[in-house]
Amino acid sequence: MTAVTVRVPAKVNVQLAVGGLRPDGFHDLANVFLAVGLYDHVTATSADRLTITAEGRDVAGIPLDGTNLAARAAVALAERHGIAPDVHLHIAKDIPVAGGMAGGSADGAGALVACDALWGLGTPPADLLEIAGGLGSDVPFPLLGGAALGVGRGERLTALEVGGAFHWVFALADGGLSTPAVYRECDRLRREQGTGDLAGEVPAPVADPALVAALAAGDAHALAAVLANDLQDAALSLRPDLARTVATGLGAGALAGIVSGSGPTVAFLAAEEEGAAKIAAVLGSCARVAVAPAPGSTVLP
Ligand SMILES: C[C@](O)(CO)[C@H](O)COP(=O)(O)OP(=O)(O)OC[C@H]1O[C@@H](n2ccc(N)nc2=O)[C@H](O)[C@@H]1O
Ligand SMILES: Nc1ncnc2c1ncn2[C@@H]1O[C@H](COP(=O)(O)OP(=O)(O)OP(=O)(O)O)[C@@H](O)[C@H]1O
Repeated sequence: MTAVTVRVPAKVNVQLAVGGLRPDGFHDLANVFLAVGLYDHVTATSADRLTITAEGRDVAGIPLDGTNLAARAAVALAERHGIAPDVHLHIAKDIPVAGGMAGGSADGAGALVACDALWGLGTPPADLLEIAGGLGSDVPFPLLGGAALGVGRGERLTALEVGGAFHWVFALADGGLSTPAVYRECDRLRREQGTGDLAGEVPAPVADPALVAALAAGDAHALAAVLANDLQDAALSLRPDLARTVATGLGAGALAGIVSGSGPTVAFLAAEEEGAAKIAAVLGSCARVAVAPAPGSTVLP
């Protein structure tokens, strides 16, 4: 085989419960991921050294050196097998960059699967998940797709049942938000509110049983009622203009609107396909419609 292309999905966090700041600089999470049908494609081609190229929306914002998550994934997989990471990686990007939809993490997951197939390694899925967790908290989930609860930093996954299709509209924002900056702002707001921000001061995050049940039932109205993101206030504090976007989507008939992960993308849940189309029309050119659940990283024929 000389080239392998893998399709990888974006995510929205339907619940993101954030615990206190840990001594290692991370936060314990109860992170309910849902994969949505917006995709990047990662192609791995035989080469005599590691190189990387990218095309598509916002690619000026991503590094084309060894710090790219796809390149780091190729190196980590090669190290695990004691081989050289000689590969050309090409990323065709459709997932917004620095938008809170884990685009870089998806590319990391895609590169793991593409290199594993190109190099004929047959790495067990559990090992791929472990390598992915070492690359970043969001990297394991796009391997699985569907829906999953992530605990620890968000990297330890348990798959969740999804009983039907959910119709989403994503309002993409100009510019990105830095994930560490949003977590820092969350801690700052907690200190300002006097609740404390450290692990031990903040209640341990837990998955909401009503949210897990709404996913399993495929019930958009029930899911809309319990969507929750503990990073939302922090993202709105750094980007106050997002409040207007939320209001516009709700005014257009969305069942609920929520900042996606660390933002600044805002995710709207619609009752059905027609409702999503109407919300997208009102939001205008920043809107992208997508259906969930989407499958995880898939090698294309
Ligand atoms: C906001 C989310 O996208 C929700 O899924 C993720 O929690 C972010 O995951 P990610 O981008 O893969 O983040 P990582 O690369 O693991 O960590 C980047 C930085 O985000 C912060 N971070 C991340 C995950 C976590 N559980 N606690 C944190 O405080 C830390 O400052 C960390 O240094
Ligand atoms: N393959 C990649 N694609 C996009 N960004 C990458 C990639 N590799 C490294 N990065 C870096 O990661 C940063 C975050 O990009 P990304 O698109 O993953 O953000 P995000 O969707 O907000 O992430 P998350 O939702 O996981 O917090 C970018 O600013 C970029 O510098």
